[in-house]
Amino acid sequence: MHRLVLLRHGQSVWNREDLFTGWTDVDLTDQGVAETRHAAGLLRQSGVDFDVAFTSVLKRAIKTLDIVLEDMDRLWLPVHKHWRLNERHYGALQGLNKTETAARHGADQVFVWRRSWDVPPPPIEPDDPRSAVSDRRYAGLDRANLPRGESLKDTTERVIPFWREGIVPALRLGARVLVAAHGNSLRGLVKHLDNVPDQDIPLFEIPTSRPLVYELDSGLVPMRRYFLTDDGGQEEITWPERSGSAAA
Ligand SMILES: O=C(O)[C@@H](CO)OP(=O)(O)O
Repeated sequence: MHRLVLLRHGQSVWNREDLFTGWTDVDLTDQGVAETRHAAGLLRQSGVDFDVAFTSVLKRAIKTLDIVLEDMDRLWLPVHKHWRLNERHYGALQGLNKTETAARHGADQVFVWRRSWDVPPPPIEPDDPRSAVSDRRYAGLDRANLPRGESLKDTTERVIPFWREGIVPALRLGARVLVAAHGNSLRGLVKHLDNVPDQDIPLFEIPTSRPLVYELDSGLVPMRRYFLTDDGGQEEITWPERSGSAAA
């Protein structure tokens, strides 16, 4: 059996302030740190251990991972950071207040931007100071391919190559893997792992700092998946019956 744990970062400053965040590199709040320490305790308590970890290039996920590794006395583990695990790029919405945007554009439109499968947000202009174009951490990327605003489908499509080329090889070697990332990049992974229909995955909520444990068979097909709950229990996730399941 292969084990994989997916962990959304703890509450960020912009989660607390109800702002569209995306690729904006905001920090954790004190509550985000505390809930991440709690998650580390749950992982320790449940006997889960890791051999390698993956995260994005955004500090809310990196710090979440560091807190977990520190609390588990595993700061020495190899950690791989990759932009493909970043949050969905929220385009021109980044930095706007979600409630105010709903008041301006309508709740239905904001729901489509936030929870549709393939509708991207309005794009950010390359000369916008919020754009990733001048951010040194993306200097190695072809500027033309830098996201200017992604749908969940776009995010999923750029996460999967990293799953295949970065994470799957580690799992196949027998490593126990921790992925600390973001609500929408993790939705993309869950969709791929469990072959979740397009219309269902946007509504799958992954709470901040709530470990999501996958038990995979030798073909990396999920056998079980569950959240670790606050009382140290397991909350099974079941999807409606469908034919076929996505393997690696
Ligand atoms: O703002 C964001 O980047 C994300 C995650 O916080 O928000 P949403 O839940 O709308 O996808």
